[in-house]
Amino acid sequence: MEAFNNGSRLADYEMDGAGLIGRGKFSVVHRTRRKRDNKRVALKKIQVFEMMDSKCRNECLNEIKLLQSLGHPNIVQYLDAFIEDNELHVAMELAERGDLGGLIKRAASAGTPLPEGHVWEYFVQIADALRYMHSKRVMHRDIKPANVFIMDTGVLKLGDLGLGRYFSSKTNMVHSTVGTPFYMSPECIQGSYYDWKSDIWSLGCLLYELATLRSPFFTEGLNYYTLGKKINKRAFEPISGAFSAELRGLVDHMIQVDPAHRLDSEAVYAVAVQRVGSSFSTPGMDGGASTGVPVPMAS
Ligand SMILES: Nc1ncnc2c1ncn2[C@@H]1O[C@H](COP(=O)(O)OP(=O)(O)OP(=O)(O)O)[C@@H](O)[C@H]1O
Repeated sequence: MEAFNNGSRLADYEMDGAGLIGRGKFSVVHRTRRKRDNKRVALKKIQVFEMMDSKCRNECLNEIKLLQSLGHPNIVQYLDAFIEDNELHVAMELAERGDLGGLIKRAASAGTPLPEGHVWEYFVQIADALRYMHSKRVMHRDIKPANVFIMDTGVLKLGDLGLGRYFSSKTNMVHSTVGTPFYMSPECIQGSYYDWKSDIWSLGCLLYELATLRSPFFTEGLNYYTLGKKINKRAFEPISGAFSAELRGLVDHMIQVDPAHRLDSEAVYAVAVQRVGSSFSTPGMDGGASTGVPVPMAS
């Protein structure tokens, strides 16, 4: 048992219903109840933990402690973490209504674009979460629709924070990057470095996808090399003129090849919150920037 362990055990949680929510490359997530207060939580088991060397394990555990200390209405809260059976278990707030990737996919297959007011209402919550993370000196490193979770209240929360790089390879390079290639910034594609502004590139891709229902650099048949070329040239289809100049302009100021030319997370949030306050606004649950619009249920 490592010092990190705060006494929690797997036995403190029981499966809720069918249990399994889904699997990732190195992880499996279950729907559980915490016995002491009957709270419904998502319990993520990370399977490759035992394959990491002790330095990497310690870095990872320290990062989890940092992530546990974050508290924001639009960030999936890490509740607990412990090691048992040589595997790492992380308990988090449970998102009952899936993720933004699913919502975008359903809108795309129905051929129904999201109204611009909804795009801003969704986006401002993610921008708020990211500016908070950056103010705490934490990078996300894997912003994408599938990592934005939908709570039963309709509030959106940014999840899957920053840990992926510990599990992406057994050779844990200091500057290793992970990310969905479609949202990867030019500097990451080139393998140079990960920067605060790399999160902004990905956030720009996410705003583009909310508006167009497709990723800016997606086309059929791309491989890593051809995708990289498109990204380096920022070769994407313009967003329809049906969307406001402000939305198109904000995307343009985030998807910039030179990180120095991208807005920072405070500036992005400032634009978004102004738009939510404008005539595009759809009433949120309680009128604040972090409340969310009612989100259609997954069918
Ligand atoms: N807090 C949560 N509440 C509800 N569902 C969650 C939560 N966290 C993750 N999930 C879901 O659990 C499944 C597995 O997630 P996980 O983070 O392990 O991998 P992934 O992100 O899907 O894949 P990858 O390993 O490629 O990053 C996904 O369907 C994800 O949406």
